[in-house]
Amino acid sequence: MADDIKQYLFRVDQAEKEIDQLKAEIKVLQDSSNVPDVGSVSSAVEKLQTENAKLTYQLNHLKRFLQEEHLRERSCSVSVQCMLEDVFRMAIMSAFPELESPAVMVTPSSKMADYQCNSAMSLAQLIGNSGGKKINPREVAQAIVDKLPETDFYEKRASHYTSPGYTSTPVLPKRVVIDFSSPNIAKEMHVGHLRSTIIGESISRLLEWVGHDVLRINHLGDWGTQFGMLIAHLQDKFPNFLKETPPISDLQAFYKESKKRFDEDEEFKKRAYECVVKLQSYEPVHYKAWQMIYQISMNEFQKVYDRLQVHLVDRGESFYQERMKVLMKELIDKGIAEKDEEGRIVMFVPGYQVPLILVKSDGGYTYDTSDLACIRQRLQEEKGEWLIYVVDSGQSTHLNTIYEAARHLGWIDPAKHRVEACWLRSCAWRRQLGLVHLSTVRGQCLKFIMVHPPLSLTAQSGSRSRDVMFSFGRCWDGGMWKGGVLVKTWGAM
Ligand SMILES: NC(=[NH2+])NCCC[C@H](N)C(=O)O
Repeated sequence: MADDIKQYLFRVDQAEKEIDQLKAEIKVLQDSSNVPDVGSVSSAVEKLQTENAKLTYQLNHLKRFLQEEHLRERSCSVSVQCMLEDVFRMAIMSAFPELESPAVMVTPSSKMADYQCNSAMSLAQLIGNSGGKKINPREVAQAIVDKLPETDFYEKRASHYTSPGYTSTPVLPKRVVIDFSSPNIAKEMHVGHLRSTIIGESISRLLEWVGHDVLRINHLGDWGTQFGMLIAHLQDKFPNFLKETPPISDLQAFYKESKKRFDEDEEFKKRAYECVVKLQSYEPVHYKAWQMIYQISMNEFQKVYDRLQVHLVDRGESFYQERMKVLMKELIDKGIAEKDEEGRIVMFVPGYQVPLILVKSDGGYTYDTSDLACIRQRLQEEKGEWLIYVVDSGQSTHLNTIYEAARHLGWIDPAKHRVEACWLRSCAWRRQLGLVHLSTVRGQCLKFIMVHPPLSLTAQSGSRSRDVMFSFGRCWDGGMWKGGVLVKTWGAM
């Protein structure tokens, strides 16, 4: 028993000593101005203090970084929400100048809009409480909406269907018809078409992403005079073509052969013209020949589309044949299109000196005719509200005349339709690439097309593409190829 008591007393004594020691440590810790002497606190506490100092430093560093990041984000307006907050702040301040720093609340919206401003309710209360005249949230919302600047980027309205006080900014989905890629049958798809394909597809994906309904159209050149000479040449070279599919893998060479005959042989030329007329009236043998040529080209184009994962609705000039007939009858009946002294049927468009040539003297339709029928189809049948053409700027006069004609004919309603082109600048591009020149200088088009080092399309043999790259010695941005980049790029191909 006595031993036990001794034992307890000893332990109490120990505990009291420990308590004193801890009390002293606590005192040191509580007194922040007191720099602890080494040894006055336990090494564990010392460690914790160092750790704490480090963490505090890191925390401050992170806070500063976050602040800078936030400022940077606002200054370059990468966030739609931030941008809208600024727009709403200006509108609120201008609608209620008496309020000092009003609260602006913009949030993504779930219904009928992409974003909404929720400030109307609290502003109405604020105005009421600060002794101003009573105003209900809906009136506040309308007052804000009235002050929002007009822009194409949003549709504004004070909401009548969500809870009162909401001001919605919906991005209303539009029916977009976009024309891109659009190469020509029996010719090579060249770098200009590739560029249109990539840019057109990028625009389409962006528009789809913000909620528009996008129809991608491949306006193939598939109905011109050249088909007359191609068909005539096909009949001569492969008389058995209806029974046996002709082995034309190189359509480009076949095209050149027929063009040579067309230019040199009057008899052949006459036959070629007859073939066009027969094709355009859907005479079965001629139509079958056309389908064959069409398919050979499409198989080649498809390789490019597969590689880029682009899916277009193929709707070439031939699609508009019947519509061109109907349109021409209408324009002639209404006296809008007239015969000129050369026997062609033309249409003058206000503001443009050169008329649209709609029917040639031999009775054939033209690029103008198909585009005029086409724009009408996109507006009236497709119900396109936003038409976009991604084409080479070399076509600007042609397409601008078509747009103006469509306005003049009353097909475009400026309040409802948006029609525009994304002009691709041909000259600068050619100079940068050199490759387009090569195709014209040597009279043939390269199957291998180089646009940007990481993005290459191949069909040409590797050594040929390397030679081309060396001979031009130019990079996509106009700079010289650096050895490493060249070899790497060529290797990747
Ligand atoms: N609707 C249009 N005209 N689109 C552009 C067509 C481009 C034409 N096929 C070309 O290669 O030059």
